[in-house]
Formats: sequence, structure tokens, C-alpha cells
Amino acid sequence: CLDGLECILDDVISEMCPILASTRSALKKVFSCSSDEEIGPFNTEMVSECIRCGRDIARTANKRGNQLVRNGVSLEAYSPSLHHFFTTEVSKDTQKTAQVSQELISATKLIRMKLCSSSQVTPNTFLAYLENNVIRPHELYCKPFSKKCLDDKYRTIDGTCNNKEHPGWGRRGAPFTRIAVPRYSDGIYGMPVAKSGRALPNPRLLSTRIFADRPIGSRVSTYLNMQWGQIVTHDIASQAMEYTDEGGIQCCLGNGQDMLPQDMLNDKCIPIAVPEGDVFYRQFGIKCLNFVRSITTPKDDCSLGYAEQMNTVTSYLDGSVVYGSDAKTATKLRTYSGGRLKEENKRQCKKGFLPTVDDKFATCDLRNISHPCYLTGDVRVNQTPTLVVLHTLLLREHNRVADKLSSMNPLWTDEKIYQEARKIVIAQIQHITYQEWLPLNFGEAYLRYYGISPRSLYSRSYSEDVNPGIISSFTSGAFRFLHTMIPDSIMACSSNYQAAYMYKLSDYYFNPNIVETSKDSFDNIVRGIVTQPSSEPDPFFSSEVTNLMFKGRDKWGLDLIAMDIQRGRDHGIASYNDYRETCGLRRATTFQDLIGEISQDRINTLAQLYECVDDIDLFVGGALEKDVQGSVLGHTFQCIIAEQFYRTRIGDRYFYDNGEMPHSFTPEQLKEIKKASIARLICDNTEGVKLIQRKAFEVESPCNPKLSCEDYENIPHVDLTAWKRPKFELYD
Ligand code: HEM
Ligand SMILES: [Ca+2]
Repeated sequence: CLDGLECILDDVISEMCPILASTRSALKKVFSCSSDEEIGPFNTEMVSECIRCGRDIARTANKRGNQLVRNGVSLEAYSPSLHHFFTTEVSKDTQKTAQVSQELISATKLIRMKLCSSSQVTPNTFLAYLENNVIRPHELYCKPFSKKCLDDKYRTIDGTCNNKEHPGWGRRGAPFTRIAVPRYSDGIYGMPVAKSGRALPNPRLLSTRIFADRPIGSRVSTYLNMQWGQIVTHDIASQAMEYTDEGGIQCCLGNGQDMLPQDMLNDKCIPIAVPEGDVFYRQFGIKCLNFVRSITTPKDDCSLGYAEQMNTVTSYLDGSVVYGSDAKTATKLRTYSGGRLKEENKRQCKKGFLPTVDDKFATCDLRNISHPCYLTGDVRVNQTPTLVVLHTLLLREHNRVADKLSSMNPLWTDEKIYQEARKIVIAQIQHITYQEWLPLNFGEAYLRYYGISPRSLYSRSYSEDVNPGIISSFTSGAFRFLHTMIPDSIMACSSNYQAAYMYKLSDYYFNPNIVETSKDSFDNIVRGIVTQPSSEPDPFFSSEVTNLMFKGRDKWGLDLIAMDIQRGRDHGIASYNDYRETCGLRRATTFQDLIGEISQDRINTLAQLYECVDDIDLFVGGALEKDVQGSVLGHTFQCIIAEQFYRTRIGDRYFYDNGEMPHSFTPEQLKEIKKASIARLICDNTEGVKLIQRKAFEVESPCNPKLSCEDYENIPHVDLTAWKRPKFELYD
């Protein structure tokens, strides 16, 4: 803490709003209001004044951001950084909420500074005080979340009211949750720094020095296994980047030729500098990679405190990738006839494709207006053609189920069929994830340990006390490690699985046209993803994502791994060492203490790059740990991911096998749902895929041979006659 008003003002201004000279006078008022004695720990007048001033600062910053874009500091067409913004869709209401949270963050910083400058309160005491003593602004300014819930038989679209005691838990727009105290440099929102106060190692340097490319295919898992992981991710988590009214935010000069000078920099910018000796980027003269902070959201009770980032989709594994996380999207996707979702027919294919998005060029990198660009429940759908394939399979499954239900129950309304089909598709997604996907990747033992292994029939483990919200270190740390499973290319196979064609991933980001170039394209890609191995889950990542991600017409793209590290810092994720403790390992005091979990050569590399063992980023330390037996992960990531999938299941009142609830499936129905598999989903929703291995997340082998889709003994189907009701039975 500093003495003297001018000194304090300089400190505040440089930390919070480096270029907002206009806020100086507003700040002056806050900092000169009263004498030390009068202030007391939390004088309400002072708090209101700080909230007012925080609001002014955040609003001025926002206006300035818009102005910068209008003045031409904007993203270039077809650039990787513009494509990155294709994955962010911020609705007006989201933007408003995010803005209020920025105002509260500014207010929190002001109060902390004011107390620090005038009393013995240290930043830590202040934060501890805030944890225990809720301070919040007037309800007219930020209204705590509340909702009256009906006793609903079906899930809401936005996730509210799943938990009746806490109707906001798991909803679209909820804050990510935390299992360790954040490491913001100022305790509130500042980008983390090393223990010494110096900068943490450059994320691009860490990416190239530790995670360089070594393309090895997995001997166990297929491309489909990786692709399902991404679908699961997109169902439960989506952070969005800060946005201006005028579009995305540019943080680099030109297309990355240099860092932007301070006076042209949006305060949400945290660009990644490309180090001098970078062999890849420097050949193209690229010195700066665009990177923008995630939007934040007020806590459910609107209280002041450190920044929390917003999850813009429902945290439940509830098919939001198919149906949307908000009413407007959900409505747009429905036909309102026969319970069906919209689909389009293409090239004499009997099965439908996803509908076309309203503004193709704002969402896809198309070379040609006739190329497809799709609309579904999640904005990231067009990121890769294989992601489109999975979305399409799920859309087709919904309509297949809806058609069957409606032909068996001709009196059912559109709404009834839609909701029942939705419930069945969600149940299948949950079953495939918990029965097939999690055990393959993380081992049966952990599912047993956490009490979330499949039950013979019903489970009764729902707990109202478990918050199903997505844990920040899960989504901005641990789960991103599975980026290691992304292969270089996408394989397409002909009908006899013989001839194959490889497409480079980087040629098809946001350009999914290869799924419908010919009548057979879709099925060819499906055969490819069940045949092609995923990349080996090791600490090496494909240069298709570390150098070329979202490459448009340039020769270079972004670095996903540098972004994973930077995003972890943006969200204030606690350090690797903190998570060792959270997860029951001994805290390391020297680099050498890591020897139980990390090999000696990797410890040496870490020691060269980081100043202190406490500085290691969660993503980096976790990625280097030796695998736990039966899992693709080390101890720390396993612990975080296990905790998340426990919460996602136990905290979901509508989880598909929950028994004794008004909305529970009948025993006959549940038995059928439990026959679902990813192999059957593919067989039922493609035209020309006639053969598939029973365990389609695993590569073909003598123990897992390709079988006929008509082999109902080994690849059973979900018999929907369990949903046939007596002809004149009435329904709500
Ligand atoms: C070709 C495949 C994939 C691509 C191109 C891709 C790309 C991306 C990108 C661009 C982001 C946002 C980066 C940021 O701004 O911070 C991201 C986030 C993420 N990815 Fe991937 N990813 C892929 C596959 C996967 C897979 C297989 C998994 C896990 C099984 C995964 C897990 C995640 C998670 C957890 C996040 C954070 C989600 C959020 O909170 O918004 N991704 N990925
Ligand atoms: Ca969801």
C-alpha cells in the first residue's frame, strides 16, 4: 500500500485502467472522501461510492473498446483470430451480465485499494473478509439469481430448476465453480505472476519446449473416442471471450506482426508474445498471437469478490449440443411438427443433415457460398468436419426416435414427442459417456471408487447438495489435456473399408464441406473415424493444433496449447502445486520433490523454464505426470476429472438411471436405454455403414472385430416399443 493520494491514484490507474485518464477525477473522489478514522472496515457509503466508481471505470473501458474497433483496431477477415471468435456467441443478455460483473470486479478492487491505503488491512485479509461477509450492491443494480420452479417432468432447456433447492445450479450462464483458491496476482482479477513477482514463462515457449509434436497413433482408441470427448466437453462447458458491440477484439498489430501499443490495446487483451527464436512463427514474421480474456459473471448472490468466469451452456450432460442451452435457440431448431428437429436433405441422401445457419460467412470460413455451414445447439459445431458428423448423428437419432414414438402413439402432441425423444437421446448420451467412454479413458477402478460405475438398473445416488457446475480447473486445465488425442488428419474410407483418403485437419477448420461433397462422403468419414486411431494420449501435441489451429488462408494458425496455458492463467487457475495438495499429493518444496509423479528429464525441463516449483501451471504439471494405472491421465488430472464427472452425475436430478422420481424411466424403458452404444448409434443413423466394431471407441482387433450392423445380438438396439402406450391413455 502506498502513501499519498496521487500515488494511490497512479497505482489504481495503472493496475485497472492504464489508459483511462478520464477516470482519474472519479477515482479522486473515492480516495479523498473521508479521513482514516471515519472509514472503518466497511462503511456502506464508501462501498456505494466504490461501486459507483467501479461502474464508471468498467463502462468507460467498454466504450473505449467499441471505439477502438470503430477506429480500425479490428480482426482481419479470414484470420485465425477471427476464426477463434466464431466459437464465441455472446447474446445481448449475456453481454449485459458480463458487463455488470466487470463493474463489480472494479468495485472490489477499489475497495481493497482504499482499505489498504488507509488501514492495516492486507489484500489477503480483505479477501478472507469478503468470503465470510457478503457485501453486495442494491438489487436494482445486480439481482441475485432466483426462480420459482414448477414440478416439471422434463428438464428445462437452460438447466434451471434441475436442483429445486438451488434452481440456478448448472444453468446456462452460471459461474464456473472452484475447488482451489484462484491465483490472480491481485487476488481479484489480475493475470497471475511468478512467486517472485516477475512474469510467468511465456505460454508459447512452454508449448514449443515441452509439448512439441511427435505424431504417434494410439494402439487403443479411435478418432471417434477423441471426437466424443469434444462433444461431451461442448455439452457441459463453454467459456466465451469478451466481445465489443462492434465485434471481436484485436490484440495484435496487423495480423500478428507485432504487439499493439498500450494506447491501442483493449483492457481485455492478453496477447501471447511469440519468442525471438520461434522456428515456426518467425518465418512468417509473426510476433503476436491474439488472445482475449473470457467473460465473467456475477456470483449467484451478486456479492463482491474475485472474478468468476461464465459457463455459457448448461453444465448438465443434457444434450444441449443438440437442443441448445437457451429457449431462443431451442425454438429455432424445432419444426413444431411430429416432435422433430429441423434437418435438410442433400444429394439424394435419405438421412437428413443439420440445417443451415443464418449467416454462413459470420460462422464459417467458406471458399464458396454453396459450401455448407451448419446450425445446431452449440455454436462451435463447424469447428471441424468430424464434430459436424457427431452432431448430425445425434440430430438423426432424435428424428428417428421421434418418428417411431409418433407412429406408435398417434395421439401424442408435437411437444410430447419432442420431450420424450429428447429424454431418450439425452439418456443415450449419458449412458454412452458413463458406460463406454469414461471407463475406456480413465479406468473402471476410478468409476468404482467414486461410486459412479454403471448400476444393474436404477441408481438412487442423486444428491441435492452436489453442485453440478463445471469446475474451472476441469475445463480450463485438466480436461484440455485430451487435446493430445487430436490427430493430424481426418480419414475417409470407402464402403469396404479398403481405400482411404486423408484430409489435413488444418485445411478444414470452419469449413466442413467434406461431409457432403458426394452421396457417400458422410458415411466415408464415419468409417474413417471408427478406423483411424486417435493420437496417443501423451505430452505431445500435433502441429495441426500447435501451429496451424484455425488457419484460414494464411500459412499459419494459432497455438491451442499456448492458449490452454494462457486460458488457465486468465481464469486464475491455482498452480499445479496447489492442486497436488487439493488432490492429496504432498506439496513440492523443490522441483526434485516431483520425482514420484514426473520423470527426471521432465523435471529438469520444468526447472529450466520456471523460477520456482510453486509457479508451475496446472496444465503443464498435470500433463507431465505419469499415468495412473488404467487411465490416460496422471494423478492430479484424474482427481479433477473424476470429481467433475461425479458432480455431473450425482448432481443431476434428471440423470437417466435415477429411480423413484416422477420423471424416472419405467424399468422396461431403462433396460432398453442401457442397450445403447456408440456403435448402434452409428449403425442406425448412417446409410452405408454396414460394419462396425462393437466397441467403436476402441480400434479394431481380434477381440474387437468389425461386426455387421444387423448383428443385434452383439450390437443390440434400443427397442422403443417400451414407449408404446395404450391407445387412449391421456397424457399431461
Ligand atoms: C479437433 C479437435 C479440437 C479442437 C480443434 C479444439 C479446440 C479448442 C479451442 C479453440 C478451445 C478454446 C480455446 C480457448 O480460447 O481457450 C478449446 C477448449 C476446450 N477444449 Fe478443445 N478442441 C478439440 C478437441 C477437444 C477434445 C477431444 C477435448 C476433450 C476431450 C477438448 C476439451 C476442451 C475443453 C475442456 C475446453 C474448454 C471448454 C470451455 O470451457 O469453453 N477439446 N478447444
Ligand atoms: Ca449441457
